[in-house]
Amino acid sequence: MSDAVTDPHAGSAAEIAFEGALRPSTLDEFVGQSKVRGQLKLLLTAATLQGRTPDHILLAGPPGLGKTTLSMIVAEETGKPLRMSSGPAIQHSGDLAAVLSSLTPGEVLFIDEIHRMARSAEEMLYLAMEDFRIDIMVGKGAGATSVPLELSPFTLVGATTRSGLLPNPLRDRFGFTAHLEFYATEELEQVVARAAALLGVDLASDGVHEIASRSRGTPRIANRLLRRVRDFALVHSERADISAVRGALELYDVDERGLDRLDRAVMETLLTRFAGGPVGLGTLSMSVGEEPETVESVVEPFLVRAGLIARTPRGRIATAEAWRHFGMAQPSS
Ligand SMILES: Nc1ncnc2c1ncn2[C@@H]1O[C@H](COP(=O)(O)OP(=O)(O)OP(=O)(O)O)[C@@H](O)[C@H]1O
Repeated sequence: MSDAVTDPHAGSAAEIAFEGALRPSTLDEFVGQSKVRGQLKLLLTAATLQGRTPDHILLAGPPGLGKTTLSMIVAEETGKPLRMSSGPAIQHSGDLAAVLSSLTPGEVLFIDEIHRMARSAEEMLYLAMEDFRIDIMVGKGAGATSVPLELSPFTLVGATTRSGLLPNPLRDRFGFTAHLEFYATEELEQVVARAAALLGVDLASDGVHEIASRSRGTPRIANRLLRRVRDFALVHSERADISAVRGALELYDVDERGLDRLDRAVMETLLTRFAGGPVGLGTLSMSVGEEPETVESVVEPFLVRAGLIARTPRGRIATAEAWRHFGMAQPSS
């Protein structure tokens, strides 16, 4: 659900609606992230047994790994309504006060991109998370007074692609932080097979594997690629077999390791313009015409995980594997 600044894979309204249709609605249906699933299950079950609202939950990790989906599952599993908001939509403490004061008992409040919330709202949130109370300022200047307002108990689910940007006092107020990891190919195979069944796409296991292995470890991308394959098969009146899968992936510029256009632009710039680095994030981002935040939170985590770049104190460097993957000779240092 991030905006386009941080996720170039976020897609159109139609794609977002399509995504909604494929969201698992229970923890048991949620594929992979077994550790996080187990931790969440314990937290939610313990809260239910004690008849209280579950602790606040922070979900950290790159876009498209299931943070929004998990927030919906928390609401579903606790049987409470879900209120959705986002950091960029909370630019003043008043924006947050309006949301908090209208929550019903036990409601789950999801704040996506929570690191982008205004500082004044962050401070209001500390008290709200801890004591279910906020202080509202009434009046201006010397005559201003603060009036306490009791809130209904709620569970905050915060999502962030940049947990390092969260101030410590905010991070400390979450009872549980889940770090979502990129998915293994076998897990993405389950995501693709499930989505294909839901969409009525007849996809054999080699096609499932091909899509899964080229999806940047990300369910959102796996589902998107499946949709492109379905389109490709439809337009070419073919079955959604391995040749349709390869045809669609080639058309959409996804290479055999799942690198897309922006990943390749970053890698090729690092290899050719900067001789493999080290180069700073700002310079690299500017050279490919992208926001540093997008490169840092969307592109880089995958390239690091794929073993193509490494972060060093002096900047980003290309690995030997990167030179090999792009078929270039590594300059001798
Ligand atoms: N573990 C999973 N099992 C099955 N499908 C998943 C899983 N995780 C994510 N998906 C699917 O991937 C898509 C993207 O997930 P979601 O919107 O929850 O990601 P996100 O981490 O919130 O992304 P963002 O940070 O951009 O908001 C959804 O269609 C969802 O159904």
